[in-house]
Amino acid sequence: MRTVDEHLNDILGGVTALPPLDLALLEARGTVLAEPVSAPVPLPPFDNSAMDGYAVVASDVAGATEADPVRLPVVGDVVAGDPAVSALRPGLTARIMTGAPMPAGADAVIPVEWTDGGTAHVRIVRSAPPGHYIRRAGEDVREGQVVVPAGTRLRAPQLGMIAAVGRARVTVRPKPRVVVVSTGDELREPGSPLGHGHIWESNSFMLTAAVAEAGGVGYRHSTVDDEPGSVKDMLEDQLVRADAVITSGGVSMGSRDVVKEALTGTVKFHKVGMRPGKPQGFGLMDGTPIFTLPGNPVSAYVSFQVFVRPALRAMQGLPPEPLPTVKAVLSGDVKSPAGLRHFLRGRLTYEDGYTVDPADVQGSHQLASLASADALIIVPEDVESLPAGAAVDVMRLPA
Ligand SMILES: Nc1nc2c(c(=O)[nH]1)N[C@H]1C(S)=C(S)[C@@H](COP(=O)(O)OP(=O)(O)OC[C@H]3O[C@@H](n4cnc5c(N)ncnc54)[C@H](O)[C@@H]3O)O[C@H]1N2
Ligand code: MOO
Repeated sequence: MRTVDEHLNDILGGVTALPPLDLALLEARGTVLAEPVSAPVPLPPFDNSAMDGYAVVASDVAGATEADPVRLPVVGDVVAGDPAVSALRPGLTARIMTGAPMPAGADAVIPVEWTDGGTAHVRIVRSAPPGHYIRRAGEDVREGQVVVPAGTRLRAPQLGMIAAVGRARVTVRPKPRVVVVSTGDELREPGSPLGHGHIWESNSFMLTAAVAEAGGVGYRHSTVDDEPGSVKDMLEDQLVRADAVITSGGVSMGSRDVVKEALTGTVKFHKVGMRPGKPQGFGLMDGTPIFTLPGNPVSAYVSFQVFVRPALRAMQGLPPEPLPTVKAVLSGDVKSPAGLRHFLRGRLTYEDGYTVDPADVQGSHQLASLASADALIIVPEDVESLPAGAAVDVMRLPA
């Protein structure tokens, strides 16, 4: 038997970051930037107004009050996008809109609310210091500044930032394409009737969704029957479109452990010191990583989070870190098998710190308790029981 860490390290040693790809901005959503993006010009590129109002020479309005307004002639309008180079002499004002370039000579903006809104002449009832409501060139981003570093997942704010520095395309690590397939003669498609001894197939739906939550693109393949030839044929067909393959089922000790039969030699099968998820396999087929996860649904899901998710992160050029982990106080006693790292389903609540409530049932076929969990309580290999009130590490499941 090998440890969880040994198996994870073996997997991480076998996967590499996908080669970078040049994509149009919106196609790059959710991918990971492979090169730093920097600003070719300062942002804003020019001094501009932060308010709709009047560009003035601050000293002209120094004495303005409600009782004694300053009246200035309005010589024109400066709007956002105005290409004309405007200038203002002392004693004059121009209407200016938010984002419009400051006219040369003006050094403050008076918001329209402090005036009578006049178009030929304007009455200004409050003074303002030089620089008032002016957004300076470069005060958001300096010329040459890196605005999004390599290794950043591109979400909405980063895509906005990259567009704002004038880039239409970016070099990214693409989302890993992951084919997900279940094996088992007992499995029936959801939506079809069940005969005796049959169950509806669920792992492939769960794992395909988990791939997407980990930043990949999941392709669900229909269930493969318990024939080693079928598994091999399926893999040969799928490898052309896959950066990785996940199978579920057929890896333990049964007479029909078809994945094991089909892939021995390519994939190495191990017992890993964890519960759930003891029977595991990993290997490379023509250089493509193949994860053979156990068939029990909770085992398959926990295996995905512990082993496959970090590997998919590495393929995206991200650190292969585990799911975010918090310290929490147990609300009830738990028992754990000696020598195995136990991942127990639980629910987290927060009030002056986290409390975690272990699910009442923890069988690896009991999917309902996973569907209502939001966390996995980690009980280390050398701990066999923990009382209510003990502090534990808890992995938060993707929200
Ligand atoms: N003699 C032993 N038996 C078992 C051992 C062992 O060490 N010695 N390990 C047990 C553990 S732990 C696990 S986990 C399972 C793993 O078995 P397999 O990976 O071979 O999976 P199957 O036998 O195909 O299925 C197990 C279980 O899960 C259900 N299943 C499978 N695929 C799906 C799916 N896609 N959707 C829903 N449910 C699925 C299947 O019907 C079985 O009930 O082995 C133990 N046995
Ligand atoms: O390890 Mo199995 O995955 O406990 O049910």
